[in-house]
Amino acid sequence: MTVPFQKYHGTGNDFLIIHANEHVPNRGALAKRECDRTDGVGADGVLFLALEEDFNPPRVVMTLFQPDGKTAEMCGNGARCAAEWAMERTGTDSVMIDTQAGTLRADRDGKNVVVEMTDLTFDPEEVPVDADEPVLEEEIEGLEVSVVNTGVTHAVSFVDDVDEVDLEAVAPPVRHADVFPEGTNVTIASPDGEGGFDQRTYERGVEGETDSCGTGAVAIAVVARRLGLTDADPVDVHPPGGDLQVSFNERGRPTLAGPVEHEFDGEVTLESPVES
Ligand SMILES: N[C@@H](CCC[C@H](N)C(=O)O)C(=O)O
Repeated sequence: MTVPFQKYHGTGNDFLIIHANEHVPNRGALAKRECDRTDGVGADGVLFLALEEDFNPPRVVMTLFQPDGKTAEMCGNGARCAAEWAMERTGTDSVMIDTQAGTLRADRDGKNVVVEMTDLTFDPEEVPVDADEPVLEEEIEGLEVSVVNTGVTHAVSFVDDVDEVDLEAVAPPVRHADVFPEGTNVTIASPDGEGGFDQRTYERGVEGETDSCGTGAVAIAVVARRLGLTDADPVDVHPPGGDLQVSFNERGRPTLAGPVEHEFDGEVTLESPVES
């Protein structure tokens, strides 16, 4: 038995999209298998999307399964891909996206898909991080980090040059540090000289570096503003896979803008009626 998928990427952060109406008995097992870049289709995650077309704007319920088979509450680039998928199907330029971290509005703006992100927090209890005060420029496992939740947790470190950092060596101890009860993504940034930042992110759930991370780009912008490292608006963020812009709207919420590509469509096999 097979189920159809569509493959999208947002600045290199790539996802299989499967309609939530498809009967997939074990979504985690499918994500583990098909995200594998050697034996599966290869992706940073699988988005299961339910489309509710009767609303104006249409609504999409988004659930992200990561390559480790677990869900994540939020994904900035995933939300932009989900928005493009829903806009293509409904012929609209705006959609609402329901995530575990809250409801987001997404709009098409020329070649970009722009998502208004969830409320962000430095509050240790909500991040979550085991600390009494917000963690700002503190050393965790040898890396000076500031910790924020932009839908998911990010430990953000500003360095002179992101390309000089051995991320696969530096990030895992921080990602698994005891102070993070649910783990963390690890994002490093260096100034681009024009108020923006180069970005690299080691993602929880992928357990490796991805070509782009939307919540990570937003984390860089909000931490940089809080530390007085930039007053640019938008803040241009350059992950390896493209260019993102983070702005702050009239409600004080960050927006994330960038291109989305529909790569190809295909089918994946359900290995058995009940996957283990
Ligand atoms: N790539 C995503 C973030 C996905 C979730 C993350 N790996 C986590 O487990 O917190 C993005 O674009 O934001």
